Amino acid sequence: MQILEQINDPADLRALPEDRLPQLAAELREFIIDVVSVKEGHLGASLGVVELTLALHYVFNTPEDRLIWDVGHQAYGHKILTGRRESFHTNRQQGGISGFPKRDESPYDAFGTGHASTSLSALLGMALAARLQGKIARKHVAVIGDASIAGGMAFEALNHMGVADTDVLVVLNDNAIGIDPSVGALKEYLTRVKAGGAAGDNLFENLNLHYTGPVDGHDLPGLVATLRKLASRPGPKLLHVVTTKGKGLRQAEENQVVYHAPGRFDKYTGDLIRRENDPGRGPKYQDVFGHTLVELARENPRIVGITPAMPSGSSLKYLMEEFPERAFDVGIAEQHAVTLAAGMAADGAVPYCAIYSTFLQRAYDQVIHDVAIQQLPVVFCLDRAGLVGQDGATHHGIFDIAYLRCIPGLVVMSPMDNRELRDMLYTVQLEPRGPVAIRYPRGYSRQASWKHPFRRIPVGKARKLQQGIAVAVLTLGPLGQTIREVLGETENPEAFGHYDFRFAKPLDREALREIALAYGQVVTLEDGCREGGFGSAVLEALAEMGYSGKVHRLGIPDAFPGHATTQELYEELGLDKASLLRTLNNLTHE
Ligand SMILES: Cc1ncc(C[n+]2csc(CCOP(=O)(O)OP(=O)(O)O)c2C)c(N)n1
Ligand SMILES: CC(=O)[C@@H](O)[C@H](O)COP(=O)(O)O
Ligand SMILES: [Mg+2]
Repeated sequence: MQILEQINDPADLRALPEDRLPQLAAELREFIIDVVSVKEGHLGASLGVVELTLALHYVFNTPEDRLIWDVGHQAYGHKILTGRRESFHTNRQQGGISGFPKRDESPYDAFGTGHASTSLSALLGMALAARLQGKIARKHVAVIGDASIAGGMAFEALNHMGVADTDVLVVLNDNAIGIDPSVGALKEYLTRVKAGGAAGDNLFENLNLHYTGPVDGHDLPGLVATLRKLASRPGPKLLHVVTTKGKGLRQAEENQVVYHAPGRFDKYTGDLIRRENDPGRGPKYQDVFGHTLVELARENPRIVGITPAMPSGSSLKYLMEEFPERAFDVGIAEQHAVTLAAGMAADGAVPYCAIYSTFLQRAYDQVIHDVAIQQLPVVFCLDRAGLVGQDGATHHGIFDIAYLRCIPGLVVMSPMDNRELRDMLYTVQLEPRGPVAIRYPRGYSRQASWKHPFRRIPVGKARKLQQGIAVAVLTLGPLGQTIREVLGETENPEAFGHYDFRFAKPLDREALREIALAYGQVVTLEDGCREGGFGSAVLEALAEMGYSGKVHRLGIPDAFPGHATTQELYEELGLDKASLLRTLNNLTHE
């Protein structure tokens, strides 16, 4: 690391003779591999843009010139070169630096990202703001991937950029893959451009952006020369750069889906380091969803599956393998995914639309306008609901209960365990009448044996798991399992009743009336935001019933949780086993 250890910010980089850059690229790549092999994180994307990252900071005067990384999972090299080399070993760890660009972490992180396709709008916004302030020398650059540029927002921004007369440079980093292989007509168009087959009729030129490319994104001298030329050219421009995701680590190049975020691996061989298999552990929730959907689809020909660019992450890939004509990867296009589902439901299909909770936020109007108002039977399968851990604030799926339960006619449910998830997936296709959302968490479920015969779950009905005399604990979702363990350890176990509510909407008012009569205190617990969530629904209903006991709402407080393991975050928020035990014991002392 002879050169890298001397680079404390991009000014040091810019002082280097250009012929030292290839050596620096090798060191940067090795450094990323060293740290990510142990600390985990997004590997492939950052390895692919090492040369591009160096060239951009070499040519542009960052941070005065603005540089935005779309999604931001590829920005590790950027972080290391912009003053965070020494702290990079804390990447994504509790109290450490974020895995994504963050404005309050560094002046070089011009815009916070995490969700895809936002960079071009932000870039144009900055360029327009600079023009209004007379800062005409400032340059504006965004790096966006081939999958992210297909997102609707990116197209909205390109549409504006082409007529906005600002000095913006869009660097299209084309590695032909997102997390899974890129899809769609745009991907096919870019493939033709790279093969030299679409030369005379360039899409971006037709949108008034000066187009350059395709250029080799690993050729440092070539990149520097091209960027220098473009830096002095006014107006909106697009540079089409071709890179290899995972560049420099054989396995990461050969198995790009797995090495997008591979977990721990051997830094010399690249081999994955598998965690010890916990014999008491069940499958991932996403796999319970994926395999159950295949079972249901075999019996019910109306079932179809939709994913916006996450076939592996959501495990919709199992349906794609068995019924390719009934499963659709639409790319990074959550809004389209939801309205596509609405269209299918309008004409007789039963679409299971698998979207991470955090990414459904982008399609909120589609959920209301296209699905709910028309009462179309779309099944929203909200994976990664609750805290997701090290991806942090941009990715926690903690708002869905609050933002969905206010929509008329939309059923919102959350299984306590993998068997309940299976039964919910089964129940919703029996008599599909309107929209439903089933939210379930990231990671592993607990029960190793989960493939029982399907059982119908009564819609809007809670389940009593334990009768008590003083405090009723009402849970929604998998934290119900934690509470079951905690209740067995309380000082006064017979004091507590436990109800797995299953539904945030419709709320089981009959059960609530019985609870109100039987208990002097009610505790609600959810892995979602406390303001407006399940606890708020219970509080509203109890208030309407004139309940005079105390209601304690436990959930994610009114702040964005950061990045750390999910367990560490639960501890920070008082939702881990020990904290919950303390909280419940204290209630019986009151
Ligand atoms: C709105 C949204 N949907 C989905 C994702 C999940 N996601 C993160 S990276 C990624 C693929 C990005 O591919 P690309 O833009 O080509 O960048 P690359 O990883 O190839 O560098 C996806 C789908 C996201 N971050 N945001
Ligand atoms: C950058 C991004 O948005 C994805 O790569 C995300 O980190 C995937 O999350 P999971 O690991 O939960 O699939
Ligand atoms: Mg890509």
